[in-house]
Amino acid sequence: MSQLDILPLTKSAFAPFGDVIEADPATMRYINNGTTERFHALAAAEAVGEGARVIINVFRGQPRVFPYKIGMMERHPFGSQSFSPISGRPYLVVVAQDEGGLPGRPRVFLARCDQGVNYRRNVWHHPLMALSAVSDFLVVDRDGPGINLEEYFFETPYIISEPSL
Ligand SMILES: NC(=O)N[C@@H](O)C(=O)O
Ligand code: NI
Repeated sequence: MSQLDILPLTKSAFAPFGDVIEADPATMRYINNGTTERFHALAAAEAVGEGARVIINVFRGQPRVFPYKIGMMERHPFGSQSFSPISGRPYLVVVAQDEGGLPGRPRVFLARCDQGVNYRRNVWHHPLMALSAVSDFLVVDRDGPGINLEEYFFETPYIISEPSL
C-alpha cells in the first residue's frame, strides 16, 4: 500500500479543491463601529437543485487511529461542504482531483485548529478525520432532494501514518 505524505494546509495548495476558511488579513474589514474585524467572503456555500437549501450542522467526529487506511473517497454533486473546527484541535483534510469520474491519488493536509475548509461542489474528499480526541466541527452543506453522495472505494487503500502535531 502506498504511503501518503501530509502537507500543511495552505490556501494556494488547497485552491484546486476549495477554500481555506481562516482570518486572512487581506479579507478583513472593520465593522460595528470598529469593534469587530470582518474577514469577508472566505468561501461561498453552494446548494443546487429544486428545493435545495444551505444548512448548518455540528459534526462530532471520533479521532482516527493510525496508521490509517484511506480506502474510499466521496463527493457531493449537489452542494459544497465546509468544516470549521470548534474544539480547538487540528484535523486532517484528504482530497483528490477528479480523473475521468474517479478520484486520483489523495492529497493529505494537516489543518490547524484555526483553519476551516470548504470543499467545492463535487470535489472528492474523505469523510471527516478528527485527531487526538472527539472533536466538534461546524459544518455548512446542502440539504434537499436527490442523492447528494457519491462514493468510490479504492482497490488498494492508501496509508497515512500518525501525523506529528
Ligand atoms: N455524510 C456526511 O454528511 N459527512 C461526509 O459528507 C463528510 O464529508 O464527513
Ligand atoms: Ni462529505
